[in-house]
Amino acid sequence: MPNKDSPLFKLTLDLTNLYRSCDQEYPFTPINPNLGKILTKLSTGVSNNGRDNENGDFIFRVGDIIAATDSMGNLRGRKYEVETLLGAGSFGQVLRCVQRDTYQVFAVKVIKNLPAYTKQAAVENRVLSDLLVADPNDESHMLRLIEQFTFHNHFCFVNELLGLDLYAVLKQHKFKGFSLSLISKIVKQILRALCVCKDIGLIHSDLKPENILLDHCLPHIKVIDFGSAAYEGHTVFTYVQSRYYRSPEVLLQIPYNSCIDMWSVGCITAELFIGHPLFPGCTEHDQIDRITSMLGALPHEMIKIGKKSTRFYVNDSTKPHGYRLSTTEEYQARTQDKRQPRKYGYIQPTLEQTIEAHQIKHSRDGTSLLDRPEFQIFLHFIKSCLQPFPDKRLVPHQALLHPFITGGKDMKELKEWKPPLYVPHPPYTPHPNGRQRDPNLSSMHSSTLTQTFQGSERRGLFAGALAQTQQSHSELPPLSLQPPTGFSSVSKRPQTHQATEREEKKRNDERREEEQKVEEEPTGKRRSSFKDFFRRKN
Ligand SMILES: Nc1ncnc2c1ncn2[C@@H]1O[C@H](COP(=O)(O)OP(=O)(O)OP(=O)(O)O)[C@@H](O)[C@H]1O
Repeated sequence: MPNKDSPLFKLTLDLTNLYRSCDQEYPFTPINPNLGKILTKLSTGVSNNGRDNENGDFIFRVGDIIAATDSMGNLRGRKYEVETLLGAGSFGQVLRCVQRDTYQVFAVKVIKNLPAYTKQAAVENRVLSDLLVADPNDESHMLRLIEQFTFHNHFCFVNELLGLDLYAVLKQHKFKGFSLSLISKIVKQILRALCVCKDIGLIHSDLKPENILLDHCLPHIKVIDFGSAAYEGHTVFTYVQSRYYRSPEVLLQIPYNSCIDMWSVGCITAELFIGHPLFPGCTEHDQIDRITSMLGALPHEMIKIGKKSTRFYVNDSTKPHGYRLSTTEEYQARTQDKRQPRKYGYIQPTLEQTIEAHQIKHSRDGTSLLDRPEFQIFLHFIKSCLQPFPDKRLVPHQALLHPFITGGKDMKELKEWKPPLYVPHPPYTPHPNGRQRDPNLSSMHSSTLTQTFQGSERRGLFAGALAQTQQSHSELPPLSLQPPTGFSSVSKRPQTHQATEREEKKRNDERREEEQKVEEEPTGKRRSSFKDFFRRKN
């Protein structure tokens, strides 16, 4: 975050306020040549008195005013003038708006006017409000909520305005990836955000480069999009996380906790170096295939209790546990999912080789530096996050003390490093009306912000989660890898909110995959991403 008192900040980002502090009457109202231009993709009004399109999105034009509306539709409270569209996601639209009185700019997220989305927005609201309490001084690199209200039946969040997402930044760098020191700084901030989440028992559930936005400039970042977030023990959806960043327990459908976010951190850390996703699976089967090819088979205990294991594994008496991962052909025959996995040149059989190949490609003299301590520390960090068994993954508080994050430089330090004992906080119970919090929470939080680590041994971690797993083990029927009857492909599932979300995530994944394809084709013309399409247009 740049110094807000510096001349650079005052004369650039804060110029409007500077002028106004010199002259209160200064009429700083730049003429917008796009005034009246439609920003929403489908612009035919079909509901909500012609205000909403068929997707339930409000049809916005440049210059529209967003504000709280009363039952008569009159505007109340602070008014936000629409400047441009920043992004359109599965839950609605995000608009860059200028506040009429102060001329400050904000990102206003306007949720679709559909019951399921409004319900999920209430969860997002609770999460963002909880985060404000948990992090009153804005130290945890998480998006700040300014206010929320309802505008013509659309739930709106006024958030601080951030910059490009990390995927867009990687793209600007031609997918060459970042240096280890820059990655360390970025990941440290993500971990700080996850520490606060962990302290209040929150699972982000959709960590990916697109949901990490620049806070003015690199390396400053903030984590956004709590639209899929849930509290531990209160998880509603079994289908969470974008596929490339999806953890084994979610893939297999095992009860999950905040450890799923650390899996995503491992994937993101590797991606920031190699410039491309580490596990770019085109289907969930392909995703598991890629994970197991690189990291080894998933633990038998997990496969045994996974509700979806029978989709991906088939009986095979020649194997130690009597089953194996099905081949692509077997999976396709069972699911009618004909998407064909692709080979990506940048991915090598092992994590070490993938990192090494990228490092050699971008070195001046083509020598491998993999033996260097900094690379060994980097690899160790990624592997500590990409532990298939959730309980073995680092928790964010431990990860913050890993030599990769603390700037360790020698092998001795790495060899001697053990994750410090993490003492979990009592489980957080979300308040039924969603506005108040556990009165003990602030003290719990402040104790963790000072990082209360005791001893150096790692014992008793997630005793609760483990007990849950062990209990599920004992209740388990013997493993039967027969495909369940009536097994249906994704497209046949009912169109619930979850299904819509799933479709959207699928579309996002496919969009990235398409781009990946273009990036890999030397002569191919680059296709724009969905988000870029809107950015360019506006
Ligand atoms: N505070 C912000 N500042 C700047 N841009 C933002 C901000 N919040 C969101 N955006 C932009 O809007 C896009 C969509 O926002 P967000 O991820 O919160 O919505 P979503 O509907 O949950 O999206 P998705 O379906 O991709 O998960 C982001 O990818 C980002 O480009």
